[in-house]
Amino acid sequence: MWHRVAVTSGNVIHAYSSVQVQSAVAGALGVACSDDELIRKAAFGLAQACLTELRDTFGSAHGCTVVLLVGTGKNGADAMVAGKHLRERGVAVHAIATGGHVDVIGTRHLDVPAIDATDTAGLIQALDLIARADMVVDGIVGDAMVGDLRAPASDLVEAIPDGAMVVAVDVPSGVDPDSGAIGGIHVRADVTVTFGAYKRCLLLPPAAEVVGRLVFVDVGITPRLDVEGQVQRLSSVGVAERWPVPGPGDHKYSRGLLGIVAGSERYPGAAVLACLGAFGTGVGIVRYTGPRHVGDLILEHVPEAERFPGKVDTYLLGSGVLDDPDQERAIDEALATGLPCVVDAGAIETCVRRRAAGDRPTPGDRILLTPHVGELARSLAALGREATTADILHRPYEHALRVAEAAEVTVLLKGSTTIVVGPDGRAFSQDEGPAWLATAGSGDVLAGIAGALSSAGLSALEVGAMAAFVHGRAAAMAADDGPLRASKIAEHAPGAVRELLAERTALVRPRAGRRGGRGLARAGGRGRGRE
Ligand SMILES: NC(=O)C1=CN([C@@H]2O[C@H](COP(=O)(O)OP(=O)(O)OC[C@H]3O[C@@H](n4cnc5c(N)ncnc54)[C@H](O)[C@@H]3O)[C@@H](O)[C@H]2O)[C@@H](O)CC1
Ligand SMILES: [K+]
Repeated sequence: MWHRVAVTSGNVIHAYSSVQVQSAVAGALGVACSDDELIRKAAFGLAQACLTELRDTFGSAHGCTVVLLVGTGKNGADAMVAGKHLRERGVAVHAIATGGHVDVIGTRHLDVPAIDATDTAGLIQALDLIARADMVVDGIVGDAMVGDLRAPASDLVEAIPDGAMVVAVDVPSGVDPDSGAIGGIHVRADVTVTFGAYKRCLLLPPAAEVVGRLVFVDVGITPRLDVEGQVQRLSSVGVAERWPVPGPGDHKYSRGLLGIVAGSERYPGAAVLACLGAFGTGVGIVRYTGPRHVGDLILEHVPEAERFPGKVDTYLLGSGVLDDPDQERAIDEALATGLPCVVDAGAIETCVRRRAAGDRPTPGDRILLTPHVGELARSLAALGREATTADILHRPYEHALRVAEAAEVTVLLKGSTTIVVGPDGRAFSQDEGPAWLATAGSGDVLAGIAGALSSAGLSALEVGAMAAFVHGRAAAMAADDGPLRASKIAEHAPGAVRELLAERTALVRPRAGRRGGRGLARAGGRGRGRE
């Protein structure tokens, strides 16, 4: 079931297109408030976030030097007004006008003359200031960004030294606010302070990987966004709320029966890892189909598994499968049952071809494909829509959506930010996994986790988001800031689930001071999001 939730509540973040945000702002401006008021609220939150960063890094903000990169629009005005608050706290503030002039609301609040970077002398002075700044605030352009970043803004961004502290205003300049695509030159932020609503690029890769820590500032427009964001992110609370937990009347058959067709001569371990992932996250029964010696290996490592086909609730198909006619037949038969399926690796292309040809016994919200970028490229080729891996990495959401629409499936595209895209374009983006997660067999464990969740009756979109979350959390626990091997992810999966369920208990009996999702914070907000 799809849950309606608050825009900025602790359980789900909703992200909106720039048109949706702009119309919410326009609506608010018409009746509830003025431009000046919105900018003042946004700027106050921005300044608080900057001061926190400066204090955390330098012990005190007093005496630090902050350079504001100020575009011609409201994004620049936010930076200028924040500059006024910073000055009041003893920060040395320099403003650089990247487009020759600055929005009048900005100049009204900050009485520091902005250096004009469109003239040569100004540009030289600006580059020198940037090289020496303790913090650079990127107020060049926000949700009105179009095309590649233009000069001289692009020159200024290129001059930001590696290691300089960068705070982006609303969105990092140089990223496309809706698609999350990144132009050649873009800001890489340590913190992005966003106003009123999350923009899609803050959750969608590749932009999501340059936003740093996200800080949300409530400026009062959320009641005007009375729809769900098409792109969402589950926090730990959101995953905990949805996690299937057995009741006293449950038994192994009611807990979920997962049929697994996986493993091969070359990749026998894939089947073992998938089984471990499924048992590690609470499946009731696993029934395995595949080569005899792979079955032997499974029983050696996972004696809980059964080695005969039988009644199942859900299938996990394809992890480590390679050129085995018996398994191909088993995959075909499974796809024809109309049952929910998690479709991985060696079964993805078959599934895409069959469904694109109209053979779709399972509804698109119950069938989850789990490709990596190369497998998505092959799926697109099978649909006659060639795309290189570079094309996909540039606009992963759009390419995943192409497959989701054409084959009427839900696509989980693996990456350092994992996206799960349904055939109607709704998507989740999860980024819990550490970089160490990119290791052999990690995807097999993910498929097993997804299989377990799918057998508990959840929708493919939720299965994908929750599996990505727990996989990432388990990997972070296993890696402990160092290398990890995939079997360790499965080993830590029960601990990751236990941690989540403890949060769920805390939801029922709230404790003081409990915080929302990792990596997210609120600043300067008054009041709450829509409940
Ligand atoms: N969402 C909200 O609730 C609020 C939004 N506000 C701010 O308002 C911003 C939007 O303001 P505006 O509509 O004035 O627009 P922006 O400030 O985002 O940008 C407008 C300027 O950027 C320039 N620009 C566009 N593409 C460029 C490129 N590729 N290279 C260089 N320059 C480029 C344009 O020429 C234009 O002058 C938001 O991003 C946010 O910072 C806040 O002030 C108040 C509340
Ligand atoms: K910006």
